[in-house]
Amino acid sequence: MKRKLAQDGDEQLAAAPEPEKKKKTEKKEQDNNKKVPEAELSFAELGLDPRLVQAVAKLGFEKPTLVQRKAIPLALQGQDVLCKAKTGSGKTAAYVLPVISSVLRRKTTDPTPFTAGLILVPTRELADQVYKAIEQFTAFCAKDITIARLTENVSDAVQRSLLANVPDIVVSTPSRAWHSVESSALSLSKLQFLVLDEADLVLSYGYDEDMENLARSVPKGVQTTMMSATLSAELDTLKGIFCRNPTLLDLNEEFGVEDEKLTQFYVKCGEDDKWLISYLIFKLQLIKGPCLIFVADIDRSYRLKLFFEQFSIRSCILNSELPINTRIKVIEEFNRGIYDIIIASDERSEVFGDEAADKEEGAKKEDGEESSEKQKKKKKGGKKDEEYGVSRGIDFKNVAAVVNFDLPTSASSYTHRIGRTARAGRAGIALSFVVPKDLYGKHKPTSIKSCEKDEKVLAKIMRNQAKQNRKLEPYNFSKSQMEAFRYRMNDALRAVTRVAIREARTKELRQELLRSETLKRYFEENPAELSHLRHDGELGRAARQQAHLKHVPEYLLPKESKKELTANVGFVPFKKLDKDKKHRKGGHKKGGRSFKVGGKKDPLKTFKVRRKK
Ligand SMILES: Nc1ncnc2c1ncn2[C@@H]1O[C@H](COP(=O)(O)OP(=O)(O)OP(=O)(O)O)[C@@H](O)[C@H]1O
Repeated sequence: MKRKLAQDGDEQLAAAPEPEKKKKTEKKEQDNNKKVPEAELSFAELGLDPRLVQAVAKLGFEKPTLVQRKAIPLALQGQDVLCKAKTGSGKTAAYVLPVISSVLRRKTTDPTPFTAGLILVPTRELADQVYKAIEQFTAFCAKDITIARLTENVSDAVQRSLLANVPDIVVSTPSRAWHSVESSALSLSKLQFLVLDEADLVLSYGYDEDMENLARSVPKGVQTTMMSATLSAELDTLKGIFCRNPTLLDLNEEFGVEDEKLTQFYVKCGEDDKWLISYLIFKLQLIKGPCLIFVADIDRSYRLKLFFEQFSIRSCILNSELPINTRIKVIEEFNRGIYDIIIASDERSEVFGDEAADKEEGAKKEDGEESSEKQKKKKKGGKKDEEYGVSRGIDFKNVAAVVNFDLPTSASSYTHRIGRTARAGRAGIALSFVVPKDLYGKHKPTSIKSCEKDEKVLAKIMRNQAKQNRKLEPYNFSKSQMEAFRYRMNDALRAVTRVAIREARTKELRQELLRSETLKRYFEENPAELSHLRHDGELGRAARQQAHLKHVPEYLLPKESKKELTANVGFVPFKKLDKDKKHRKGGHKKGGRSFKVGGKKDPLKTFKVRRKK
C-alpha cells in the first residue's frame, strides 16, 4: 500500500509543471526526512534482514513490541544493551533477531565459519525454547545459519561432533557452555555477540563460577545484551565484566496500568484451607482454562497431584527429578492444549530465596549460617537437575491462571511466576495463598517451612508490584459454604500418606525414564500411540482410592450459586478488565485450546445449570 502511494506520487510528479514539480520535490524530501514515530515502526523498518522480517510475519507477529522496537535498533548499531522489560513482552525476539541479522550480514562478505553468538540461559527448558525460537526465525535462511543447543540429553561425543561443525550461534546454560569450552569442543575466540537471558539469575549465586570462567574465554569488547524482567542493583557491578558502556533500557516504567491485563488476588488462610480451597476451585471449576500451580518442593507436587486424584481432578507434574525430555514434552503438550493443570515445583525459589529482590528491598546480606545452609541444600540435590526451572522465561501458552499454592520466598520469584500468564497482550489471573503468622504450624500434616514468613513476603511482593503500577486484591471465600466440604478434604488428605507420596514419586520417575529413553524413537515413529502415555494419568493406586470423593453430591452445593462460595465481604469475582470484553466473549483460541475467565461466561454464574443436571 505504501509502495503504491509512492509510485502514484512519482507519476504525478513527472507530469507536473516545473515550479509545482520543485515544490513537490521539496515536500517529498521533507517527507523522506520525517522519521516514522517509534511506536509505529514495523519489523522491516527496524533494519533487520528481510528473511527475518518474512519469518516473523509468518509467525503472525504484526508489529514489534515495545522492547523489540527499542532494543533491536540499538543492538544492530553494535551497542551493548541492558534491558529490563516485563514478562511475556517479547524479549526473546528482541535479543535473538539482531544477532541472527548481524551474522547473516557478516557472512555475505566473510563466510569463514566461527561461533559468533553465544546465548546463555539459566535452564535447559529455556535453552530448548530459545533454540526452537531461533529455528522459527531462521525458517527462510536456514541454510545460511547454523545453531547448536548444548543442553540436550546426548553424550559428550555426540555434542563434540555437533560442535565440530562450528555453529554460528550456540544456546546453552553457563555450565554446559563452560564444559564445552574447557574440553576444547567449543571455541569462543572469535565471539562477537554474547546474550544473557534472565541475566540477573544467570549472574547470581550458583552460576558465578562458570560465568567467571566464560568471561575469561570471550574476546574483550564482545557485544553484550542482558535481558530480564527483574534486573537488580547487583548487575551494576557485574555488568563491568562483560559490558563496555551499555545502554540501559528500563521498560517496566514505560508500562502503564491501562496496558495491564493481569488481575492479582491473594487469599489469607490456614495451611489446611489451601487444600480445601484448591479442591473447590478445581472441582467446581471456579477457574476455567489452562492453569499453572506452583508448589515449594517435589514431595508437595506429588502430594497435591495425589490429593487431586482423590477427586478425579487430572493434573501433571513438572519437577527437577524428571528427565529433561519428559519436562520438555509436558510443556509442549500443555501448550498444545492436552493438559489443563500443571503442578510445578519451584525448587530454585525455595533453595536460593531471592537475594536480588532482597537487595532491592534494602535487606541485609544473608548471614553465613544461612548461606552454608543453601550450599548444603544445593549439594544434597544429587539426582535433581540443577538446570531445571519453569518459573523463568518459559512461554506457557494461553495460561488462564497462575496459582501460588505455596507463596515463593521472594518478590522477584513472584514476578516471574505470575509472568507465565497474561503474556503477549493476553489476560490472566494470579491467585496466591498466604498463611498468616498466627495460623502457621497449626495443621501439622500440611505445614511447610517455606510458609513461615508468608505475610512478610506478601508485604514485599505488594511493594514490588506497586513499583510496576500493579496491585494485589484480597479474595474472600465464604467460610460457611466451604465448611460443608471439609470432611471430604480431610478424607482425601488422610489417604495421601508419606508412603503413598514416596511410591508415586518412584513410580513416576521410573515410568518417565523408561518413556524418555527407551520409547523415544518408537513414539517419534508412532505419535498416535502417545495418547496412551499421558503425563496427567493417575499415579496408579499409590494412595487409597475413595470412590465417594470423585463426585460432588448436590446437597453440598450452595443453594443459590457457586458465587456464594466466594460472596462474602469484599467479594472479588475472577474477572478481566472491561476493555478485554472481546476476548471474554469468545475466549482465547490458540494451539487447539480455548479458555474463558470472568464476565458473562464466569463459571460462578453457570453453577445453577450444572446443579440441575
Ligand atoms: N511482536 C510480537 N507480536 C506478537 N507476539 C509476539 C511478538 N513478539 C513475541 N511474541 C510472542 O509473545 C510471547 C512471549 O514472548 P517471550 O517469551 O519472548 O517473552 P519474554 O519477554 O521473554 O518473557 P519472560 O520474561 O517470561 O521470559 C511468545 O509467545 C512470543 O511468540
